[in-house]
Amino acid sequence: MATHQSRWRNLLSWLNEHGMETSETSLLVERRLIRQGTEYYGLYTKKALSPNTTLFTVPRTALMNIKTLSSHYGIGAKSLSATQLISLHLLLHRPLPGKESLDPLFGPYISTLPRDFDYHPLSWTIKGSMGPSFELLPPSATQALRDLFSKFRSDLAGVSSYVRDNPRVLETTSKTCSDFVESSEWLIHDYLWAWLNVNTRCIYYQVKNSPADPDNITLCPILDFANHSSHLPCMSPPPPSVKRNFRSTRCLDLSLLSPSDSPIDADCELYLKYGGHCNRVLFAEYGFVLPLDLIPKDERVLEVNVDDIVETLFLEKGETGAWMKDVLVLENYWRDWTMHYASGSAFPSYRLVIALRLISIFPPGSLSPFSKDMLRPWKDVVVGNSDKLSPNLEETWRGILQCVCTTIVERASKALVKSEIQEHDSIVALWTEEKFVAERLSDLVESGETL
Ligand SMILES: C[S@@+](CC[C@H](N)C(=O)[O-])C[C@H]1O[C@@H](n2cnc3c(N)ncnc32)[C@H](O)[C@@H]1O
Repeated sequence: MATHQSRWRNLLSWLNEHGMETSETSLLVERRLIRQGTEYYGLYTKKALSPNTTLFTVPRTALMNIKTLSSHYGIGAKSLSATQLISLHLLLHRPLPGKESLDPLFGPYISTLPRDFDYHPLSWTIKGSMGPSFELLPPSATQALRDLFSKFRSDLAGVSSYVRDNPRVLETTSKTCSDFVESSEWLIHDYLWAWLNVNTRCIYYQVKNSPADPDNITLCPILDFANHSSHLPCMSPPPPSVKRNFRSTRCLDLSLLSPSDSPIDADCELYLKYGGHCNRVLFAEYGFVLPLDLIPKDERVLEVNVDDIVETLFLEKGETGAWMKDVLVLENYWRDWTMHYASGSAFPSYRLVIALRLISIFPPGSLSPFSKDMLRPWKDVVVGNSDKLSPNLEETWRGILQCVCTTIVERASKALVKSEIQEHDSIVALWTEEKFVAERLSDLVESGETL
């Protein structure tokens, strides 16, 4: 059976065949096991480096993305998103337990991927018999997992239907079309493995003309052993030297530089910043959290989603609430209401203020015949004709915001004293983040600060 070390060596030989310089002396980084007995690795420096040193350059042909996979899947694959195509490729070439991937294209790379994702909350959702009870989670985290689960199901549906229409892609595998029934346990579990590899390991990489195209993602060997940090010095790609024209330029090799702000010693972990994510997102998407006390206060980027609490406020307004919901849906302000903490201060999102301003205008009960007229000052704020509602109404929505904060603090405080929650550091971190943000915001409202 191949060991962790031989898989790493096989990966380096394969990258070398793609033209990458990987000799012992030329490669400045290596992966190291962080926790013995787990599959938890990180990327480490092999020697001291000055800022902005090029750490490695992975040839474009060794990247797994729609550019490098499409030609192997034929014209029908155009209907698949990048996530679907990459996860289909991993699914078809998943190594058997303890064995190597037999994929002639990316086998040595696929063999270095994590062998299971039992630590990930999406696995708890799908496999049912593992992980803590979902009742222990903040409602915002449960909703984030539900949303992730729907994306997973819809990607699985697209991939299964593609395979049934294009059985040729199964020729080099032991699978048949009849394995691609969406209710099949094999398919769900293997696709989960493939999909979580894509979701937790892909990085942004431009393959399409439009920089914002969601298909601009790739798996990248070596780089994908880098863990996330929100506040420590991180690696970064080199700045673009010339404006790229996608019609005339092919995709580029992928280089990474050491942190720009400080030199780095030998044997230090190299981090990437996956994005300015709050713990709810890190937990649902990547399966880990950053304990708040690790991050200095003024470097914390925190967020609470308050959709469930604010939706209840609309529900409580009866017929008027249902009408207000339609107004917000029409204006694209329904849900995704959040409170934040960044640069050492708390604030509500603009979307949340817009929703609370609307609630502040209308009393509960049946719809007033003057609703449209009453809506006008709110509309004026939405389109930018005025900054605020009347002083009275401004006071009213701040009062509602204060109540929302109180609800969050109370339910987080209750959750945090439960003994079952103490057993799960990640769940403690989720509730602690919600409580921290709501307390800071509540203090600001109470002291009359402008929000
Ligand atoms: C791109 S991979 C990083 C390499 C990964 N640790 C490995 O062993 O292959 C992303 C995954 O690493 C883990 N991870 C990344 N940053 C982390 C951190 N700061 N703390 C704990 N786990 C982290 C999470 O499981 C995440 O889904």
